Amino acid sequence: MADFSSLGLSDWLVRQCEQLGINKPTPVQEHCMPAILQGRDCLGCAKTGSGKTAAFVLPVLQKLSEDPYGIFCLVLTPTRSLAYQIAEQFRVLGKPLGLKDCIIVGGMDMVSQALELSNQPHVVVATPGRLADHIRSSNTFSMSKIQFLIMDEADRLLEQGCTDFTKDLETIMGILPAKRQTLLFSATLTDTLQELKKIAMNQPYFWESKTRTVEELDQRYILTPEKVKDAYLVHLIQTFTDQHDDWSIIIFTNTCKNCQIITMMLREFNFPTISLHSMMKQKQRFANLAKFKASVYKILIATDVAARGLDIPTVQVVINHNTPGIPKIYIHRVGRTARAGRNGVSITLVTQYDIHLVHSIEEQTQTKLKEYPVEEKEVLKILTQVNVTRRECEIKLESTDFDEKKEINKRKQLILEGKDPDLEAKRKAELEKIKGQKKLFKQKIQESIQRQKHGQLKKKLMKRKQMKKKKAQYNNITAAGS
Ligand SMILES: Nc1ncnc2c1ncn2[C@@H]1O[C@H](COP(=O)(O)OP(=O)(O)OP(=O)(O)O)[C@@H](O)[C@H]1O
Repeated sequence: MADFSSLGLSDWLVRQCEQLGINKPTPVQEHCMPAILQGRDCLGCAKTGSGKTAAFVLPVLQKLSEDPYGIFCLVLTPTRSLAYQIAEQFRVLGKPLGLKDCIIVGGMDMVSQALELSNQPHVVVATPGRLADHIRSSNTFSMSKIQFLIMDEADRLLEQGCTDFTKDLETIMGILPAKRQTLLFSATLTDTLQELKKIAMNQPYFWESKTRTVEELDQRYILTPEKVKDAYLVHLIQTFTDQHDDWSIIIFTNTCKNCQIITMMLREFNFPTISLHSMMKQKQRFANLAKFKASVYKILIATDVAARGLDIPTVQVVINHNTPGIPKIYIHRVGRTARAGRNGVSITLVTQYDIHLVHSIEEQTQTKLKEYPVEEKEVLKILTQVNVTRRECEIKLESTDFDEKKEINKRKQLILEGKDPDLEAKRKAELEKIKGQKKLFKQKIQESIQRQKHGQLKKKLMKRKQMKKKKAQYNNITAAGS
């Protein structure tokens, strides 16, 4: 197996890695780093927790040390917490260089960010929305000479999901030089490969790991009716916390509201629980994440804002409270455990309506999920108590302004996207009306087709009856004649 020196990494960087316990390159590092050092574009698709960050940070630092200037490298990433995590890796590995980095994410003060940008940091780590805002509103910095553009979780950046980065990416690409190295990384690149190749055009080196999830991850499921889900959840957490002192658990939920309710419910059962979702203020999100990382709280309830990239070594268990509808999301969620060669377990709560989702997850990951054994009797014992507690939490949450806040957040988001919230609401209502009318129209057509079919069938049957009658009469006549 290669070592970092034989991949072309300078001694100072090899020493820096050793100090952090990074002694041998992982496969993605072994394959991608030489190509990057040779000046090629690179697309790296490797399993979660396999060291993709260092695979791009190390060669960038090496090149930067040969010709240091600012702004040398731009890293784009879909979430704010990931931006902080990546910047930290640059800072720690690049310490001997006196590296100047700058984090540009939403929810933080724009003026101080603008000042930092104008100070020509070596590396800028940003979420697209906020960086595009800076580009549109100021001319105090230039990215026309960057050497490296890196897109971490590149497939997410190109996806048109709930946060669509397309316009912001166009703005950013508009100020970047054509002559640059472009490095794209994710655990799930293949769906967007063609689009990505349009961004990384400089003879891109493509490397993909054979499997999607790591061997060290024990992937399990529990088949449960929707109403028993929470009882299973409480039972699982009780068992894990009884058995292990030093374990942390991440529970993924489908909505911010559900995330909040489950957090409240688990607290009622005295579990040290904290939440992370997009309706929380940025400072609160960072504070909660820091408390979870420091093991002040052992259980993190999160929406998919935490599904990608977060690197928290103590996480031993990931529980999917809902079965993700998209296998890609499953891969990133369960990848929060079993990182860097450690073991971990993921448990997905599956209702009878989600079985087809499990099949597509199994197809994508080429892994068969195994059933997680649970003492059903124990779960049924706590079922009523858990469901009553949940209902109480729901009522408590309804008495707060959670839904109102959600509405306000939605309006804020629309304003930030340059849209008029009232006009959007009107447009949405009109669309709904049209959809309703279309549905009704379709229904009516179908009814009329049914009626027609019914009528035709009736006619056919009548005709057949008449023919039968005539035939019988004819038979009678011919029988009488003979
Ligand atoms: N060569 C190495 N040897 C040991 N540990 C490593 C090595 N390279 C990186 N690591 C560590 O592995 C952990 C996971 O790395 P990283 O966060 O870069 O994973 P990733 O592949 O980007 O995962 P994800 O797809 O979830 O974002 C980090 O804590 C990192 O310090």
